[in-house]
Amino acid sequence: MAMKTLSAKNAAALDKDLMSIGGFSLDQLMELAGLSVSQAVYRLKSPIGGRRILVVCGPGNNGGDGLVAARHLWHYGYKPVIYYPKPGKNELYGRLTTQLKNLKIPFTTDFAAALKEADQVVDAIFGFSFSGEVREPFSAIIEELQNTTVPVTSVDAPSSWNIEEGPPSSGPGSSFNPTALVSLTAPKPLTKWFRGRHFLGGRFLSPDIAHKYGLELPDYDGVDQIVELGSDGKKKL
Ligand SMILES: NC(=O)C1=CN([C@@H]2O[C@H](COP(=O)(O)OP(=O)(O)OC[C@H]3O[C@@H](n4cnc5c(N)ncnc54)[C@H](O)[C@@H]3O)[C@@H](O)[C@H]2O)[C@H](O)CC1
Ligand SMILES: [K+]
Repeated sequence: MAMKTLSAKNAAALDKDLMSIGGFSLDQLMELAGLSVSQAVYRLKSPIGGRRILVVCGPGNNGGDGLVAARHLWHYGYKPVIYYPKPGKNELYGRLTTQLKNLKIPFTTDFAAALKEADQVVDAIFGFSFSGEVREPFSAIIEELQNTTVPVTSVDAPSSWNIEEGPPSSGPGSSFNPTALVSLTAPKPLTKWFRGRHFLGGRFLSPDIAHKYGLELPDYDGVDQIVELGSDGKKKL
């Protein structure tokens, strides 16, 4: 039986539960989410295989996960470059940005040039709160991501995809199928349309919250913050 997925509405409710009854702060959850993404990138290609990583960040918490991932990737020996055209207003994003600037990680305004130089891309534009059609400046970016041959790892959702219904039927994102996806907490319904390497991350779920949402998630190994899933949604052996 395929793994039960988490609708956009339940993903937001579960997030709230983690921060109320679960006792977590947003900083903690984002740190673990970003750490998971960094481990997936490392699993796909070590810094020896390709050092230059373009991290594209959106205005919400999905973008925050990208900022955290970039910091960990720098510590692993990668050379991240950040494209963050609509920085989030929250002070948390400000602190994450300061942490990256202190490591002299560059922020670029020239997406096309940065993409040409990149060995890999992290798509941290939109996650489970995305809805409707992509608005500028991100529609042009999604067009470039769907046409590039550079491998793309998407955080929680391929940006532009509807969380329940998958890729849009036309326009930006309609032929976007990233190389890898890191589903956070639990896979969302859109994973039905995803064909690349699939990881689960966000190793912070307690058994009681998992039970509340009917989630039966695979075990993580050792100190891993990710577990790779097969097309049946089960742990890949
Ligand atoms: N428990 C967990 O799994 C955790 C997951 N995390 C990550 O948080 C995101 C969800 O974050 P949220 O802030 O709710 O929203 P998004 O980042 O998905 O996007 C909101 C952002 O995007 C804008 N927007 C929405 N639709 C459009 C559109 N059509 N065009 C342009 N812009 C759009 C909206 O205005 C907002 O600004 C989840 O997926 C995980 O990645 C947490 O980090 C930790 C816990
Ligand atoms: K994303």
